[in-house]
Amino acid sequence: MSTILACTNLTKSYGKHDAVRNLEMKLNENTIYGLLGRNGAGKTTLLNMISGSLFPSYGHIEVAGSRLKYGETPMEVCYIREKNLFFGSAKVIEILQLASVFHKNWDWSFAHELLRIFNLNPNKKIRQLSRGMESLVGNIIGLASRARLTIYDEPVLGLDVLMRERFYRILAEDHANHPRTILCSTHLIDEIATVVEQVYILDFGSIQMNDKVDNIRNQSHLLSGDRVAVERFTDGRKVIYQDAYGQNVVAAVYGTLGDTDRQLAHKLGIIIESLPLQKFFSYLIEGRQRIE
Ligand SMILES: Nc1ncnc2c1ncn2[C@@H]1O[C@H](COP(=O)(O)OP(=O)(O)OP(=O)(O)O)[C@@H](O)[C@H]1O
Repeated sequence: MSTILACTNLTKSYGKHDAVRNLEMKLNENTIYGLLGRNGAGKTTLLNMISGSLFPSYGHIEVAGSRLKYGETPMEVCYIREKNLFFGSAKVIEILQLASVFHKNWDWSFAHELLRIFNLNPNKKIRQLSRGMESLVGNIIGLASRARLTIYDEPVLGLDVLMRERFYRILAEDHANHPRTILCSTHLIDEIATVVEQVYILDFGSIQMNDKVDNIRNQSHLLSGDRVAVERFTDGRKVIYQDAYGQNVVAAVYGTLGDTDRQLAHKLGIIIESLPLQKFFSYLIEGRQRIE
C-alpha cells in the first residue's frame, strides 16, 4: 500500500517546551486513522504542521511523496479545524463555494445531499448557527472535498449523539465508495472505533503506540484477582496499568492470551475481561507505557 503522509523526526518547540517531539508517523492511502491523546498532548500542533499552517522546528513532512516547504499548503489535504475560521457574516453556501475552489475532487451533488441530511439551511449566516451546526459545516466540507487526505480535528464537538452517529455512518459509507485517507483526532475513542482501522496514540508530543483497532481489541485484557496470583501471571507480560484494592489487584495487560494462558489464569483464580478501547487508552496514558 502506498504512503500518503510521512512525518520524520517531527518536532515543534515553543521556547523550551516541545509540543511535538521526534514524532514518526506514516499513513497509508485509503485508510481511516484515529489520532488519540489527552488535552495538550500535541494533536492540534501536529495537524497544523501536516496542513502547512505551522512549520516544524525540526524534521520534515512528506505529502504524496513531496516534502512540504515553508508556507506551503498541500493541495491533497483538506483540514477541518477544531475551531473553524469561517466569516460570521458569510452564508453557509458561500463557505462551501469558497471551499470548493480549493479541492479539485469537490462533489457538489454530495454537498447538497449532506446539507439536507444534516438539516442545514444553506442561506443561514455562520453567526446564526449553533456550535454543533458550525461543526457540521466543517464536516460537510471534509466529506464533499473527497481530498486524498482529509484531516478532522475533533469533528463531533458540539454534536448531539444522533448527529455524531450520522456523521460517522456517512463517513464510513462514503469512504467505502470513494476510498481516501482520513485522519480523525478525537477524545471519544469508543465512538470512532467503529469506523477507524488504525489508531495513533499521542502523549507528551510523541507517539505512545500505533496499531490496528482489531489488534488492540484482541490484545487488551483486564485481569483481577489475588495480588500474588496476578503478579505471578503477569510476570514477563506487558502490564500497562496496575492498581491494588487491599489483597486484590486489577491489572491491564497487553498481549495475546492463548488457551494455556487462560487455563493458568483460571487455575490461579484470576478473572479475565476484555478491555473497552476507551479504558485501554486511559490506562495506557495513565500508566505512561510505550508499546512498540
Ligand atoms: N502557540 C503556542 N505557544 C506556546 N505553547 C503552545 C502553543 N500552541 C500549543 N502550545 C502547547 O503545546 C502543547 C500541545 O498543544 P496542542 O494544542 O497541540 O494539544 P492538543 O492535543 O491539541 O490538546 P486539546 O486536546 O486540548 O485540543 C500544550 O502544552 C500547549 O500548551
